Amino acid sequence: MIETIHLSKRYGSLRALSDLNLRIEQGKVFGFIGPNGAGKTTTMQILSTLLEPSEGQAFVCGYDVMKEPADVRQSIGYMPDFFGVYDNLTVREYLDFYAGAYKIPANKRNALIADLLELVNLSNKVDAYVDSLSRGMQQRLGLARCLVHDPAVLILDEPASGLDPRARIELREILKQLRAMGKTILISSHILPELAELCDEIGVIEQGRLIACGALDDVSVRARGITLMLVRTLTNRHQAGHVLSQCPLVKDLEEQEDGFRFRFVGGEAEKAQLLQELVNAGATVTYFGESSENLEAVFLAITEGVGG
Ligand SMILES: Nc1ncnc2c1ncn2[C@@H]1O[C@H](COP(=O)(O)OP(=O)(O)OP(=O)(O)O)[C@@H](O)[C@H]1O
Repeated sequence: MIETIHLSKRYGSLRALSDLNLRIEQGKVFGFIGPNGAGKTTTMQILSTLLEPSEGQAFVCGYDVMKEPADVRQSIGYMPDFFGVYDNLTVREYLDFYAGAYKIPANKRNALIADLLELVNLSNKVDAYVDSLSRGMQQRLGLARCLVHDPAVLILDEPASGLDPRARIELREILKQLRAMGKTILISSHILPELAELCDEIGVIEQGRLIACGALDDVSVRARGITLMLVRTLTNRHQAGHVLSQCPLVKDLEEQEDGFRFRFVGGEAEKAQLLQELVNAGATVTYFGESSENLEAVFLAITEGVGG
């Protein structure tokens, strides 16, 4: 559905993108992760036909971005990381304008706009002025705008940036619906956990190079040795501490108020064994699993040392 072959982009002497090879199958949600300046926007702009690559090729829905840009544009909905909304337009007028740009017949637009607003939970804002909407609502409206021509592919550049936690959750729920509708989605973020739940695959990009790519678990395994674990006990905490401190696979053990944190360098079987030992020692374990910081740690471990 999306494919890049040896894609590169130079801005003068700066290599913003180097030899990027990506393949995203139909119906997949692909998370593009990397710090600021890594090359995510550059890639997305090339795929959206807004920027020409210096070398290599890119295809969307089988169309070549350089040779068949009109077909590519018809196939994608692109949401840039920053987009302006026009003043003095209501939500309805805004979407009607874009529907017109995509040549949707006037007699079909009202029903289309109603459907789109329902999808992005903005039905009650149809007559509100777009510049009066909150940032989260504007992002959802931007998503609705991307969908007016029912594209097969969505390219979303940091859609969650600047949103508060509730707005992020709302956005994520809508993206899940779009995934269920069979859309292929390329979504970028510099925060891995934000994408983890949503994505079938991730690609980690740093300084214009793809440094890890695949299912999240596979990418995490490659960064093995950095599973951050958390263990909580109700009673007999001391026994738990003893077992953990004696286990050679437990590294950097720290006792904190809410439990024990450590890096676990073994596999799943060893993990199960450790839990068994904790229980055998009389610790009443209430939580045994990855710590919520694990995904951040994976990301840091993958990107560590790149270009350093
Ligand atoms: N028009 C331009 N002219 C010169 N350099 C540019 C231009 N656009 C981007 N760059 C540079 O190319 C590199 C990649 O930028 P890009 O915007 O693709 O990164 P990004 O991963 O999207 O980062 P961000 O999260 O900050 O948007 C950066 O070093 C950036 O400064």
